Amino acid sequence: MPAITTILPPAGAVVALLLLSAYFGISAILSYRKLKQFQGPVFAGTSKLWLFWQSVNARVVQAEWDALAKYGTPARIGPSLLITDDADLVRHMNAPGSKWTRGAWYDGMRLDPGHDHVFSTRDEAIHADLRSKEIGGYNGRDVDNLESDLDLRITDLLELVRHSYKDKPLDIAEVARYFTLDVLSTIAFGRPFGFMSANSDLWDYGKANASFLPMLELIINHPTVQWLIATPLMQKLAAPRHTDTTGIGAALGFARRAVAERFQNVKSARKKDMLNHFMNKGLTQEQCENEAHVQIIAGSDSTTTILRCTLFLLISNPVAYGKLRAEIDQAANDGSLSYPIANYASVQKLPYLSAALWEGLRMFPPLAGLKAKLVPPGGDTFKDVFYPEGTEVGLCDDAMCRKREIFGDDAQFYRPERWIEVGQDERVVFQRTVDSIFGTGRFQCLGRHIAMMELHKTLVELIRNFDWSIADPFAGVPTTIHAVTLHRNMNVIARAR
Ligand code: HEM
Repeated sequence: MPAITTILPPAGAVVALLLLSAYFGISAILSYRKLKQFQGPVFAGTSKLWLFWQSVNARVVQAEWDALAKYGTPARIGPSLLITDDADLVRHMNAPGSKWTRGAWYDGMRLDPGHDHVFSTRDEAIHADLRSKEIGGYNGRDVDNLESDLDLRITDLLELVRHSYKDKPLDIAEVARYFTLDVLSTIAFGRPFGFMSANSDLWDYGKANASFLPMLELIINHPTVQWLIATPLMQKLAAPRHTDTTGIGAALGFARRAVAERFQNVKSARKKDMLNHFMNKGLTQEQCENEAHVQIIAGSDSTTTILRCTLFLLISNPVAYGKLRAEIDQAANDGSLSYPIANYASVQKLPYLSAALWEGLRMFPPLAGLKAKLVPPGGDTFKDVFYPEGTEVGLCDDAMCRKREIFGDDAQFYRPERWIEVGQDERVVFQRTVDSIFGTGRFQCLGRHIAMMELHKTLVELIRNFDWSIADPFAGVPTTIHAVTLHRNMNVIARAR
């Protein structure tokens, strides 16, 4: 039999273990005490491992939602992290002049650890400067061809559906992504990636994106993971690089080359477009590249999700679909929709279309990350709640958009009529709430105008040109959310009208 001293670890190791346990125990207690006035899952208050665990299980949004339902708003989901579903608080935090700033979440939005862009910088002055330079490009004020470029890509989409999917199912989750990526590349740097003409997932972009998002979620929510990923070794092993021949890196490389060509060839630049606008405003080549990358990352999955979900929800609801189809046909017959692609001014006047889209935005807010903001020095009080300095507050868009007290007992269902039945005041509250999924105030999505134009016009043309049905209604749609909502196998059939 071995002597007891040979099986026991050496005394030094025991002491180290005890000290380590004491350290973690005391840190957990101190962490918990920091915000003990806020309720939330017990382990969430003691360590960020709770949030990490939810990410690993792809249930961050559901866990936030459960916490809000159980503990009320705001709920505590980290040692110094709260979650809210209150659109008024979001407006308060983001308002011009508010002292709240971006939290550590935004550091994780840097694609390249050394380089910030408009969506990642936490420096208020740099952010305001970039926004003021870019806004005229995004809202179309200072570019000639935003809508006409979009029309080219809508035409490609209609052709693709008409010719490549005649009488056979198409996965609208996939095809909608081809479309939005080609739209973004056209408006961002003047030429489409070519997803629709190839009718394939170029560079395995979709596959790579789906595997990258779980990592992205860990990076944005955990500064330790951010630090690890920023190390040269991890950058070499895991980060997308513009020299890659597959995945997101390949798309970024495409953008980089397009920007470089424009800088080398300033004189031959075509009409006043977005890149041209950024260059005129003095953005450097590197800044233009970074901003092009943001457009691809921020603008593709977001718009794709709303487009495919709204169409799918409509197809699944024959009453709503019939009303929208009738509205579009009526406008086409009375000459108020231009042909072959309806202009934005005319489609904005269609009331049922507007209701159908706002309801789609409400059902599937696509960018489900925390977008956490930091409480200013000295703390802040809002609606009688005191938020201590240094606390971060994130937003759960899904809980906000399905609040029964705002949208009614049937808030979990897709019902565009709710937007038409309500009085003007209530509709304003509906819209203000759902619009918060674009961010608000000084952090509002720069691409909101482009996304809304793209969604309105594309939905009209898809319904004006085709009749849609679900290919296999029993199959279901696998959905995962890692800061961004992804769907697979949304198989539908389009029949030309
Ligand atoms: C339905 C579609 C979209 C949704 C729901 C959406 C949502 C958002 C959200 C939530 C933010 C962050 C707000 C915050 O920090 O509090 C954001 C920022 C941003 N989005 Fe979008 N977005 C959409 C489409 C687009 C498109 C199409 C583009 C590009 C053409 C785009 C470009 C940007 C940019 C550049 C920012 C950073 C703005 C800033 O930091 O000041 N987005 N978006």
